[in-house]
Amino acid sequence: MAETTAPGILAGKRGLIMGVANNRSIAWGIAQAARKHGAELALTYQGEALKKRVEPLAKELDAAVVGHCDVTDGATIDAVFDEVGKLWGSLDFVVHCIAFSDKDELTGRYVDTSEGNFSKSLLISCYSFTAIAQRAEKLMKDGGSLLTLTYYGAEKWMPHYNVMGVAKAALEASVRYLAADLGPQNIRVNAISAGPIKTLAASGIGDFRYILKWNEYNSPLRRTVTIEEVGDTAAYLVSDMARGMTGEILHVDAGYHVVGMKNPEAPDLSLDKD
Ligand SMILES: NC(=O)c1ccc[n+]([C@@H]2O[C@H](COP(=O)([O-])OP(=O)(O)OC[C@H]3O[C@@H](n4cnc5c(N)ncnc54)[C@H](O)[C@@H]3O)[C@@H](O)[C@H]2O)c1
Repeated sequence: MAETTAPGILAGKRGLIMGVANNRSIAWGIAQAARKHGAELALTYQGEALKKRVEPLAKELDAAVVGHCDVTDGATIDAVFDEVGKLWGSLDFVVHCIAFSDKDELTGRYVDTSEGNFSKSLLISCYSFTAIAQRAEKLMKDGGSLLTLTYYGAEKWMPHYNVMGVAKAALEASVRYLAADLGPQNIRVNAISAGPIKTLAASGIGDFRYILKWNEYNSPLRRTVTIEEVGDTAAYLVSDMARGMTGEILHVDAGYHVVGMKNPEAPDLSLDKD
């Protein structure tokens, strides 16, 4: 019988992962999985404080650190892509795990959103993916793959998600528009809609522990998901295994998005304040 060799599904691929803040970040779960499946990686960081966290993590994966990127400053996005160009000359995939909203507006009512925070949240959480696609396209001469992270709050009302729900809905629409624009160059554009996971960004959302418990009791798999699970799906989506997929929003949420009503067997939950 012929011996099977199993090179990783990302062997020979080079990818830029944006949005690692610490070892609980979804971007870190994706970086670990991409490396495990054979990719060569580069990471960015946002500001000096995160640089200190990202550098040792990058080392664990033999990944390059290609600099500071604050997506509100286009020059820093240019600098990062210049660095990637110098390092590799081309790029196979980019993973965008970046979102922000003022914590004070991730509680209470959406109707009270301020104009300033609306603009800032949409700029960082939605437009940045398009800004990154513009730069990535130039390095993806032989095609490539762009991936972003979204949440079910884009599709349905979720408590306290507020302006982030609106930003994620716009992000999901931009996945479709970018997929159509970049498809002819064989650049695929997809998103993962992840279930709730306790990360730095998530800790800014009001009553997050309640949301986690609710998902655990009511999702078909009766649990929440991990950054490793999101990571494995991301590795698949940016690999040639998913070469026929673009414009897709794939749910990695233990099935929660198919549920229409509380599981009758789930205990009643009371608000447990953080
Ligand atoms: N944690 C969840 O429950 C969950 C669920 C679904 C989707 N997501 C999405 O996953 C992505 C990653 O978030 P996470 O939960 O891993 O949290 P995280 O706090 O670990 O990551 C958020 C990242 O966004 C970066 N960021 C924020 N503003 C930025 C800016 N101006 N310029 C550059 N980078 C900036 C931060 O530096 C950080 O690395 C986000 O898009 C988030 O909305 C999270």
